[in-house]
Amino acid sequence: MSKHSAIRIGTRKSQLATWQARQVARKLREIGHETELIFVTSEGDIDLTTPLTEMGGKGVFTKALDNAQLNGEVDIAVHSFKDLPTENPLPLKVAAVMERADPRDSLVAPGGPGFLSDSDYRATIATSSNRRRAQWLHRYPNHEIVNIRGNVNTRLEKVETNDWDGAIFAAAGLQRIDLGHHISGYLDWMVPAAAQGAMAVMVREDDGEMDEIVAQLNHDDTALCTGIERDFLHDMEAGCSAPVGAYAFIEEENVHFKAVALTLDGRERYDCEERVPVSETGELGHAAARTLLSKGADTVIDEMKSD
Ligand SMILES: NCc1[nH]cc(CCC(=O)O)c1CC(=O)O
Repeated sequence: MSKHSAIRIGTRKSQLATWQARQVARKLREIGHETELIFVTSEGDIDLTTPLTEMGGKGVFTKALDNAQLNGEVDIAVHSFKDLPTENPLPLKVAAVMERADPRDSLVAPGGPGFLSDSDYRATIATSSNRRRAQWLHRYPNHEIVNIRGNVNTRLEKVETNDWDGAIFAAAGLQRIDLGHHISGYLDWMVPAAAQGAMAVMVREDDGEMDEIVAQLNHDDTALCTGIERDFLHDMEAGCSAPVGAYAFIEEENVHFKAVALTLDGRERYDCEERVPVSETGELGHAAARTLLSKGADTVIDEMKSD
């Protein structure tokens, strides 16, 4: 590619995806590169009714972008890192992980979150994430979970027009597109999805020039922490729809790591918490998966596989 042609950035069309792609464009411009956004429609964006768990799972949101990249229609692609499968057979690689925003889950409750303090109230909460469902039911066993599909904007519309008590969103997704004021509370007790709040920029494996450019955007601490989370998720052999959470952060040269696996009904729960010096974290995610599986979390995974 000549120095003077713009870097073509592939993105999905949703407001959040577009914001994320523009953020990468801004960062590339700061280091002297012109960019152009190319919009690509994914299967997961077109079919808004089938629950994600029934849509052939892995990669419903990423396949179209992957193809655009393999065909050479775009040079790089921006993804929510948590949407990327942990196994990638394609000649594409993550060249940069951008600095993580708020990793937390949040509750949007149009009537306010007051119902949470009434332990007899049988609330209805919307989420299509098994991880959120299981952790919510573990904490609020008499609540009901209903499925909700769509991008952040359409889900927000749905929670405002249905008579559900609330819905769960990634805080970063709402904040990035200036909808953070809809958040009724942050779910600090819920373990986020591996890599939640982080973006990944992908390049073709054979495109060394693009790799070198994009690698300059990498945020080392975020890459380290999300790498540990994804090692854990990978070894749980559970895929992105599993009721599994993982979160790592760095404080005073130590990585703090927290992971959880639950049955879908939230009744059985397996937890793991570690603090390890940054220099000794090479095996942390893998070791945590082994620990949880040997504690009994393997039954959770078997439940998912037999579904
Ligand atoms: N599952 C879809 C998805 N993928 C990334 C985000 C938000 C941004 C992020 O978590 O990085 C969302 C929306 C949500 O979970 O509410």
